[in-house]
Amino acid sequence: MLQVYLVRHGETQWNAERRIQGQSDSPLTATGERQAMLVGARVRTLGITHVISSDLGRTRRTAEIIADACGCDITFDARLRELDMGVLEKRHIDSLTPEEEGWRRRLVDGTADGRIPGGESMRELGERVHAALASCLALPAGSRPLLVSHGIALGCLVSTILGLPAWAERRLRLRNCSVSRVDYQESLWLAPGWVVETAGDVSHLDVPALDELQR
Ligand SMILES: O=C(O)[C@H](O)COP(=O)(O)O
Repeated sequence: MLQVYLVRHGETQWNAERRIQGQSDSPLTATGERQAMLVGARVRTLGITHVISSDLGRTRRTAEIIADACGCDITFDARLRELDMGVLEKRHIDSLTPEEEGWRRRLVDGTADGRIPGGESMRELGERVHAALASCLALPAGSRPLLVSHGIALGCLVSTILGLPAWAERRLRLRNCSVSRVDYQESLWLAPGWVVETAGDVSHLDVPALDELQR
């Protein structure tokens, strides 16, 4: 059974400042670097064979630390990037006007095709992250990949595997450097397909991993 580990990147400067990142980028904080080191130590004995990362800077840096711990190469896949949040990227989440807040709400209120101007819909995000996950099925037998991605991207992936709508990602707390795992189950008795083994485990972190909204 193929096991795929899913790791959100370490805390960034804009996570700490409550600014919207999307496909814009900011560097890991010292806490984020420490979280990445701790998640590397957590996964290094799991037999990871491939580290596959979103190509944004914060995931690249996290993936480098994990790949170093696991002794693997990294490949980059733009399909693992965070949701494109268009004109709201780089903005402080507490600074949105009512109109801007309305655009953001359309992403999280169950409107699959809602989008921030210039950005991407949850439906589009779901299609690309599922395509990236499906490509793990083509890896050689015995592979155990680890994907490094983002909060909404991974939340959308896990929610939709569970049969929930993409916006149910809001109901999952995937903190920085949390570990989730999905398996491809081929049992004739159980429904074949992806199954969620673990979501959002942070038991390996000894530094705070606060959700952006809890800061
Ligand atoms: O700010 C964002 O884009 C998201 O809410 C969180 O994205 P991240 O997982 O890339 O920090």
